[in-house]
This record gives sequence, structure tokens and C-alpha cells, in this order.
Amino acid sequence: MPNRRITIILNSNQTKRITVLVPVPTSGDTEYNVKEHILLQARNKFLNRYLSVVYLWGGEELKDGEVLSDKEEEVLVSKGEAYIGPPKKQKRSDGKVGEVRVLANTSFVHEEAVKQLEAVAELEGVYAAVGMPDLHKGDRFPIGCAIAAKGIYPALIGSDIGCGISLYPLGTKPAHLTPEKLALRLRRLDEPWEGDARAWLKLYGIEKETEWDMESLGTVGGGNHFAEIVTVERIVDAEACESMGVSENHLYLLAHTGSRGLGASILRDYTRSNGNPYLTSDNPEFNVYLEQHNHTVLWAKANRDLLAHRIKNCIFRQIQEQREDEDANELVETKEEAETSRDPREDLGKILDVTHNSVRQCGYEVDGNMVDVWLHRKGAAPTDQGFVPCPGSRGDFSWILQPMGDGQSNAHSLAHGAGRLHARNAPNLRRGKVDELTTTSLGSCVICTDPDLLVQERPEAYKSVQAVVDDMEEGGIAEGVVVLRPYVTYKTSQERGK
Ligand SMILES: Nc1nc2c(ncn2[C@@H]2O[C@H](COP(=O)(O)O)[C@@H](O)[C@H]2O)c(=O)[nH]1
Ligand SMILES: [Mn+2]
Repeated sequence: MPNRRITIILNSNQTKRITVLVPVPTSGDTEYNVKEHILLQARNKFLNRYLSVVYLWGGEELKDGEVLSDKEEEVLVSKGEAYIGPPKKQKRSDGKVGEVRVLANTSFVHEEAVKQLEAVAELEGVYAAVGMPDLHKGDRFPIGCAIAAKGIYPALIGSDIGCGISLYPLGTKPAHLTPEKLALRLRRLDEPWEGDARAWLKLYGIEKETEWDMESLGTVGGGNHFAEIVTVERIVDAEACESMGVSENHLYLLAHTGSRGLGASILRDYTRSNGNPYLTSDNPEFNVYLEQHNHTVLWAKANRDLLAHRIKNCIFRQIQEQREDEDANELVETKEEAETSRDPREDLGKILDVTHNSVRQCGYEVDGNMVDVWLHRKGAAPTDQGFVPCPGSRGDFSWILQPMGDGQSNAHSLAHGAGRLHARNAPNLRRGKVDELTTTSLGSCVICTDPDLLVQERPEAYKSVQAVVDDMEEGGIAEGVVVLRPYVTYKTSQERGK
């Protein structure tokens, strides 16, 4: 059998690559399996016996018995995780390219992120790809953008379907309650909730059971998810704050989490044989995906609320146990009031809850005509649901914004945060002592026992939230309402559950 040179790349860390000789089977060589040969070489060279999937560039899986076409010079190997790489370039049937806009003047946007956005605009059926000021590069597709398309691309929404941020009041801030004292009260939040997760989901009309309900509902999860107790730094719009019930000298909880392993399992199912499937409404899979997506968006909301419920319990139960603690008196009053209501969600007094990874149908003007589009938001907040949070980092301020304008320039969306400035593995995040990362320059306290996460998520990893907000205000798409200051940031201490 003749041989060909093929470069094998590790999907999860694409700096790791090897070039090997792969025999090219001819029509008579029915016994020879190219995929197995590649995996064998990869397992030996990368010292990883779990490698089991071979992807071609674009995300298509190489199956048992399939041969590599002449143009394939590189393949990616994975342990089963989703393909990470650019989508396959295909000519659009209409010969068009969607409009690309990036709403950033002051904010830094890396050219690689813009390239990713441009690649998205070339996908079949995409009308417009709009980058928010927090736009940054993702594994395959950019983060911090809204994409209007004729059909649905599950991979554009990503694996954390339903991820979002919600805000809850925690009562008056006792004068002597330091961040350190408050941090001590946040215990066992990574462990599965001891209550009835299925009953909690029923409160949201969720009857369908999943393997993530018991283990993961009510937990923060890894990465840049967080639960942050904040104070009010500055009120910009007093009337808007009054309408939300936000005032100075109070504590609030910002909860950022999503659908944990549930959303990832859905994306995995849809991308097994094609890295970037495109579902149009005539495809039977279209409604199946949408039904799973909608369930997951709701599950993620229930997750944020349960996390808030657990955090309130952590804070108030201990306060009840320490009634003599003078610091806590005012917070105790809030709890006693809350205990009288029956639906536990009423106790939360939720102020807002904004999903930033989802797809929804809406009207959008394309070439002067109003058309129904599927608006994909990958790290972008909708503008039609009231106030919108825009978090900075655990060492920066966070904003609550009021959406403005007609939504045409910004695809009815706003930035969902400051956005990453440096990749998680950037060497410049690794300087200094890890121990020093549990407090911030704003005097807040960080709970995170995972040293890698502490480094990857350090405040310097993020862009300036002020620049992001300035860009949105100058663009006439949002106005600042209130600035929040981090007090205690809870990150997961270990990644538990599925
Ligand atoms: N207030 C905090 N904001 C944070 C923290 N870690 C990240 N962030 C911001 O949240 C967004 C959300 O990003 P996503 O793409 O994961 O949804 C991110 O862009 C940051 O600006 C934190 O600990 N506290
Ligand atoms: Mn998120």
C-alpha cells in the first residue's frame, strides 16, 4: 500500500501535532481501517489511550472504513469532546454574504475575533452578524455577538444553552459584615442540593427528567460562571433603580450560570456527524432541537434561582443560628418576612434574569424589508426584556443597563459582559502568587480553591467594562443605570457533577 503524510492534531490543544505516514488503501484493501490507524498512532504519540474520534477540518467525523480524500492533509483527534476549529467553508447557495458589524470604538477587539465573525456571516442563510463591544475569540465561533439567520445553527449558540445572569436582593448590608465574614457563610454550594430538585423544576413547568437534575441543579459550575455578592457603588438613574428596587447600602446577588452538562449533551448529539449542522424549518430536526433548547433555557433559569435560594439559605440560616451577632440583625428581618410565603421563588424577590446564549425568532430588517429571522445570541443580552446586566470581572465593577434605540444597529442585543482580553492559557496571566488572587484591588474576597481557575479568571483576563459600556452609550443602544461593586465572588471550588 502506498503511504501519505498526514498531520494529526490534538483537538483540545492544537499546538500539539505530529506528522505520520498513513497507508492509502486501494479498492481491494477492505480490511484496512484508516481511522483506527490514525488513532493508534495518536494514542502512542500523545500518550493518551482515550483518543477515540477523528475529525476532518470543518468538524466532520471520519468513520470506520472511510478513506481520506486527497485534499485532507490534517486531521484532529479527540477523546469525544466536540470539534474545536473553524467551520467548513462552503459556497452559499444564494452567493451572498451576511452583513458584518462590530459595535466597538473604544473597546479592544482582536482581529481573530472579527475573522471568526466574518466566517459566520459567510454561512448559508446568515443575514447579519453583529459583534458587541465585548466580542472575543471563541474555540470555533466568536463570543459576544448576535447572528440573524434564516434557520438555526445549534453550534452558534454553543454548549451552554440558556446561560445567563440574574440579580436578587439580599437585604440591608450590615455595617460590620466584612467580605471575609460573609464568605465564610457560603458553604457546600458545589455539592448536589439536598432538596427535591424535580419538585423545584416543576415550579417552572418542567416535567421532563434529565440526568443532570439531581447532581447539578443549583450549582455554579466551572469556567467563568460565578455567584457574586455585590454592593451598590453608584446610582446613575435613580428612577430606574427605584423601579427595580435597587438602593444603596444593600447587598445583592449576581448569579451567572447556565445549563451545566445538559446543554453540552444536546450540542454533542447534534454535532456528532457534522460539526456545524444547519437546521431549516422544513428539517424534522428543527423542532426537536427547538424543544430541547427551550427546555434547557428554562432549566438554566431554574438553576440560577435554585443557586440563589441556596445562597440565601447559607447566609440566613447561619444568621439565625447566631442571633446575637449584631451585624446580622437587619438581614434576619428579611428572612422572617420571607418565611411566610409558600412558593420558595417568591422569597428570592428576583430583580432580573437575562439569558445570553439562546436562539429566538424575531422580526429584523434585512435590505429594507422586515423578515422573520432566528436571532442567535452567543454571549449577547436581549434588549426586549427590561434591564440588562453587564458584569466586568471579579475585580472590576458590573453595570445594570437600560436598553435604548430601535434595535436595528445592534440586532436587538447588548454586550453580556466585558469579554475576555487574554486566552485562559495566556502566559501573562501566570505571573505573581496564586494566594494573592483571593482578594481583589476593590477589597472583595474570592472563594475558589482551584488554583488554575483562580489564574485563568483573574481580573486582568478581561477587558475594561467601562470601555464596553461607553461604546454602548455612545452607540445609543444602552444607558447606564447603576454600578455594582464586588463584595464576595464565589467560583466553583471543584468541578463536580456532570
Ligand atoms: N462580576 C463578575 N464578572 C465576571 C466574573 N467572571 C467573568 N465575568 C464577566 O462575565 C462575563 C460572562 O461571560 P460568559 O461568556 O462566560 O457568559 C464575562 O465576559 C466577564 O466580563 C466574575 O467573577 N465577576
Ligand atoms: Mn455565560
